Amino acid sequence: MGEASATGPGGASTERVGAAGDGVIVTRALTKRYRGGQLAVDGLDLTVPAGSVFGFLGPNGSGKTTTIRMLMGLIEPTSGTAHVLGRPVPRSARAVLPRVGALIEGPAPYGFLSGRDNLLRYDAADPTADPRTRRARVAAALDRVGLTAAAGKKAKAYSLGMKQRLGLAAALLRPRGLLVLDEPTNGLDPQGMREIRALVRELASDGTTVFLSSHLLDEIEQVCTHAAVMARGRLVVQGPVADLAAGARGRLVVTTPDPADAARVLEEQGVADVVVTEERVTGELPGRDLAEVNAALVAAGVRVRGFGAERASLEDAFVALTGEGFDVAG
Ligand SMILES: Nc1ncnc2c1ncn2[C@@H]1O[C@H](COP(=O)(O)OP(=O)(O)OP(=O)(O)O)[C@@H](O)[C@H]1O
Repeated sequence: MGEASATGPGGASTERVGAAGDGVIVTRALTKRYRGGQLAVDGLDLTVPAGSVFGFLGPNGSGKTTTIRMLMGLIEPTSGTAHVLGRPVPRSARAVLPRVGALIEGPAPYGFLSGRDNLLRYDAADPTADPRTRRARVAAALDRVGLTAAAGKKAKAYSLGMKQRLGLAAALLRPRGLLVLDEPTNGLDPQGMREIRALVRELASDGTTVFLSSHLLDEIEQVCTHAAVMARGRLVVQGPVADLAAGARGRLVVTTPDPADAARVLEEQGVADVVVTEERVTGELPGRDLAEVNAALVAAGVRVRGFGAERASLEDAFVALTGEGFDVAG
């Protein structure tokens, strides 16, 4: 897929629609160096397939927000290109952004207005929105995010999860080709997180492409079909989530009330990278028959309660690819 657009002589745009290929978001060598010299995004080549729920994963400070701000035309890249829904940004941001629903900063509804009145007001600020169908549009959006029953309550009485849903409802007031959600579950309690994740899955099930950033590996595994992993401004890997995790080997896991003995025996058996966490001892899967390793544990008097190979997680893939832990504290 070629570089996407060109400006003809005299500044006439010879932009080719769809030149960015099938991706809903496509970046090529996208780079942002801030004025202070910080290289926040370094040569990013991202392709977000149509219809995917795409997780944009990385520890704090890895460049996710900077990338999203470039995609939304909020800041200029230092170099490289970005296309959203087939159009170059920031150049065509005004044309493309009405088709993008975004939840970028935390939700900030007017607390003294009800959820419904917040949406009515928001819709009224859109000059292209037909006032005659406003109420129906707002009711449909409230219904979509499960806020119909609470629609008459003042937003200041909403939980953070409800405010987040209200933000999503605002993003859903008009048809969207793409939803961009920056850390949509940040600050929510486990119940709120579950609700937002279920909602994202539901939104995606009718074909809307969803691009969501997160620093939570398990969130990406639960919600996303595809993911890209960032570390220090660079893309580490991208692809279908199932393939990413499969690229890393699983680990041997032994559950036992005798972890110290188990760790010693595993090391004697040639198991590398043995890690003890309370009653769980894990290590790299050895290249030999696991039955022999298990027999050696039992022969040494280790009381084995659980023994097996655990499927590799995205976290294992990240560690294998970067040689670093996935430190969410950044
Ligand atoms: N306006 C700015 N000026 C200078 N440096 C910045 C600016 N914004 C971000 N940075 C730096 O760029 C790097 C990437 O930051 P960015 O916010 O994009 O990361 P992130 O992955 O979104 O992290 P977080 O989840 O904490 O927002 C960091 O080192 C950050 O300190």
